[in-house]
Amino acid sequence: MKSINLPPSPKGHFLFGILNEYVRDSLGFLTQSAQEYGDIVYFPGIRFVGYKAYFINHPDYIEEVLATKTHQFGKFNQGLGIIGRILGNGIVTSEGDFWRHQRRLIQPAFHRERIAAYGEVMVAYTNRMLTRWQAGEIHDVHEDMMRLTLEIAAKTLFDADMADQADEVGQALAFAIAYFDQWQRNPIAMLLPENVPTPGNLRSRKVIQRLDAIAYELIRQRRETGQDTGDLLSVLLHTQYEDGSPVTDQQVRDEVMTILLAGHDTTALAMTWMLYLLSQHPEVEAKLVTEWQTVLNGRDPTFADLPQLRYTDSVVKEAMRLYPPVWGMARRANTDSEIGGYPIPKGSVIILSQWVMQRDSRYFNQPEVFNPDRWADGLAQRLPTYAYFPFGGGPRVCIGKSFAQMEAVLLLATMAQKFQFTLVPGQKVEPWPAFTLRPKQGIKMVLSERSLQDTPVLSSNL
Ligand code: HEM
Repeated sequence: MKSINLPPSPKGHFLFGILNEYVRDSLGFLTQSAQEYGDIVYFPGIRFVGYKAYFINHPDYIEEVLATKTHQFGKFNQGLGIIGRILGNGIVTSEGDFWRHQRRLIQPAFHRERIAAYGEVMVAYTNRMLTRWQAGEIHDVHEDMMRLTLEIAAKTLFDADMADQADEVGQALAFAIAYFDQWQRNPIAMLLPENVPTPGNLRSRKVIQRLDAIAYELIRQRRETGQDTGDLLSVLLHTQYEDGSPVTDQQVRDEVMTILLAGHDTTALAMTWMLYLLSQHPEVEAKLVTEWQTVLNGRDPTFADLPQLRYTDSVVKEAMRLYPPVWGMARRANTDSEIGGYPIPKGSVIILSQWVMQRDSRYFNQPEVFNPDRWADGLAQRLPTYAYFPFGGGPRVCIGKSFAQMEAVLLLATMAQKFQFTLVPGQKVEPWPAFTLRPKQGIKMVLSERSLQDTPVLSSNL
């Protein structure tokens, strides 16, 4: 067999490669591999069935893979299991000309002027949630944020009020993510065809059927009215391909599901981790309150306030640095290629991790410390672009990046002007790197009403 020049590598098990270590503690294992072996690491996979996998930890290499050599590196969609069936052939998983067409079609829904109008819905829906909240209650804020961001994505993009279905969709997606995680960590389950009637496969089928029914009902209702309301659902339903054929209901379903999943789970997690970090950092919270008193003076935030809410924006950035909702990504080498002087054979998998890169001390001083002020003096401009990439990059950069950044600022300023969040004593907080970075035991908080007048205004450099 021809041997190739491999980057440094952990030894791995003779049969299972690095699988056990990866499964036991993915974040710890990746962090340690980067520290021990450097900017490019080879991971021996499962013998005979595993892919050749390369883990890259340098912003320049990440830029090559995501942005400059995109013809050489495509999406890696294998092993998505139940998540793949939810996403179908939507914009997250599709490739080539078809993906380009769908991206062009969907992009206008995320243009600046459209996003400005979504701001009002975001604040109104948050207030609707707050009217149900009472001081003294204990809430799992992850659950609350999942529900809220789902309702916001459905209303803004598909003009649908999902208040009645949000719990059901939320539970279905929560099951899918937990099941995916279990399945992905079990090579035997992964080798079993999905039509084998195991309890997990049967439940998955039911979950997908329910999600399909909800999406198809949304499509049916809109087709029935025949209205073109100008939202993304209308755009999808009224489009024709170049040969004159309409977009099929199945394709509309795939895009609707993809955008609902990609658009609400990630933002909910960004909010959840941010609320957790604030509960641990009263000094940051006090500075936020000062900014809100100065800029908003007790009223709700709007799109027009965003340029003034600079510290709030830094808090969002810093929370996503430490707890990136998308904690890692993978690409596949479409051709023989090269990274950092090492040959990368066609078919190899390239792994990149926001969790590891964004905690790298070469780019972030005291990387483990939550310090929003690090962003105050133009750090974002000084950093290599791919030292901080919570939204990915290159042509497949998150289509909802501006939507999500605005949503995070508006939701935080709306909620935390009215309520304060205190972590329930004894609550364990553990990041769980499933499909996205989740709090393993949820984040339970005691709510208390905030009176802005009572909060001392810090003399700060805001
Ligand atoms: C904090 C919130 C969010 C984070 C951290 C995030 C992160 C990401 C990342 C890392 C990617 C790139 C994946 C890859 O290249 O493999 C991505 C893609 C995508 N995101 Fe987001 N996202 C967020 C919010 C949203 C929102 C609000 C929407 C829509 C409403 C959205 C829709 C999408 C879509 C459709 C793609 C696929 C784009 C393509 O492949 O062309 N995301 N997101």
